[in-house]
Amino acid sequence: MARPLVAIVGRPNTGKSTLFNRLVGERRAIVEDLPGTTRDRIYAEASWGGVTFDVVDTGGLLSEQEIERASAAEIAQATQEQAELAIEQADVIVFMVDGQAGVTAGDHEVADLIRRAKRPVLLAVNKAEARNIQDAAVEFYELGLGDPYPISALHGTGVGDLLDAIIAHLPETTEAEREEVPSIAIVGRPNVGKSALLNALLGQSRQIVSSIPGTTRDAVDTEITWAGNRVVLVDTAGIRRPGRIERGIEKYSVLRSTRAVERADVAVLVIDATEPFTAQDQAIAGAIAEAKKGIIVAVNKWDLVEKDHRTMKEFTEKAREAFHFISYAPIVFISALTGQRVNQVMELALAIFAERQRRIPTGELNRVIRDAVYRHPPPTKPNKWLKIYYVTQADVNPPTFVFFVNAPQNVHFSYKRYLENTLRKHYGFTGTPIVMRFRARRGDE
Ligand SMILES: Nc1nc2c(ncn2[C@@H]2O[C@H](COP(=O)(O)OP(=O)(O)OP(=O)(O)O)[C@@H](O)[C@H]2O)c(=O)[nH]1
Ligand SMILES: Nc1nc2c(ncn2[C@@H]2O[C@H](COP(=O)(O)OP(=O)(O)OP(=O)(O)O)[C@@H](O)[C@H]2O)c(=O)[nH]1
Repeated sequence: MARPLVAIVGRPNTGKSTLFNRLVGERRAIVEDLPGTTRDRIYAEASWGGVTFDVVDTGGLLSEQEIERASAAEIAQATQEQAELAIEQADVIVFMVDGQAGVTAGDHEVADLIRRAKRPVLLAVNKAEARNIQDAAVEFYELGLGDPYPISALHGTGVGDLLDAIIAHLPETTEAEREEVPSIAIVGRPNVGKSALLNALLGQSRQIVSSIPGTTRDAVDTEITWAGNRVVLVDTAGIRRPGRIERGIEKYSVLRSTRAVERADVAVLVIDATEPFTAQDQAIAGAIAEAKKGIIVAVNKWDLVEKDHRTMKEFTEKAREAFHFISYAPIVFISALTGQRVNQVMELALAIFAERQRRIPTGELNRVIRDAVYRHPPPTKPNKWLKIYYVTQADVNPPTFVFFVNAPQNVHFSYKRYLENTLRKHYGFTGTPIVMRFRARRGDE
């Protein structure tokens, strides 16, 4: 079970590391040792009142020398980047401000960012060991983050109350766990065999657990148990309804697919083996890729195809060409009618879901990327040169990587593809797009 994650964010020098050390105490020993130590985020385990959680100190995106040289705007920028990373991952955010310094403009900006994240936020007003500062903590109400917690990370005052509040705000299920039940959408042009596939799947699943009313009026999802796994099939009502709208039916099916895909983790794109690939098939595939969802291409009605030993290979090549923009998608040849390889569709969907949940430890990730950069360095021309400082996996489902670089505009698409291929070579990520973001940060030279 994934432990809930608590992130400490705030401007440099507010005392984040001091609080972190106090929270994790002896456990500091298991801190993940990351390259470029001064600016890496540090994770460790903490517990209070029998509840265990992970803490991340997002501090130190800038080194001490960098802070000395940095302008207020640069510091604000770095602090916001930390906050964004924290928001993407954390279950509870501790926003730390300096009680002795009072409210700063930068505090307001970060507060705005955090408030929008709709996560529990605790406002810790640090360095409040003196009585007058505890009183002054009320001025921090203006940040709009609720009651301030005056603390002294250095002396421990108030930290118990803050911990009580952290525990009280930890969710029953963590961000990571909420994503655990895979949802799968079956999509495709009219008449390709979506209902037939759905029925084959429902027929083979051990038991139908429930029908879940969806978000749109006529969308109903069905939860089934498949080989011991809970799986949600998205918009089963939409598939079953014979959607005979003669005019504009193709367009309608793309629209319907798009809506289902948005609510799914993995989409099964059904195409008809007896017909040539159409622009419509490609449009739906494009929408799935655009939505950053996992995808399987299921070539249906395979029972109707006259075949010899070359047929599947030739068909695969043609499909690869037609769907070149989703080269990571597995292609499977099925017959919804006879049930041939229908199981495999489900196995693949679950495997792709698992790939989407994978987290690569930061240290390892940086070693892999550093090695790839060494073997095939990015351009060094003046005005075009690119330096990758470090990379972190900011999210799962879809796997999302943030690269901190000198100049994001200098990341050529071919170099981005090289980095993506490197990630896929090491980690697979079969069937799922990978999101890669490039952010600017100042280097150390
Ligand atoms: N008076 C007082 N000083 C504190 C307290 N907590 C931290 N400090 C001091 O504030 C300074 C900054 O503390 P850090 O914990 O390094 O701050 P930080 O937010 O992690 O800083 P970065 O790593 O640069 O982001 C240090 O000199 C601490 O000793 C406190 O409760 N009271
Ligand atoms: N031979 C064969 N026929 C199939 C197969 N799958 C579906 N069909 C037939 O193809 C036709 C269309 O199948 P449906 O399942 O209704 O297709 P759909 O994609 O749900 O169609 P819409 O509701 O129009 O979107 C039906 O006559 C099915 O019996 C298959 O694997 N083999």
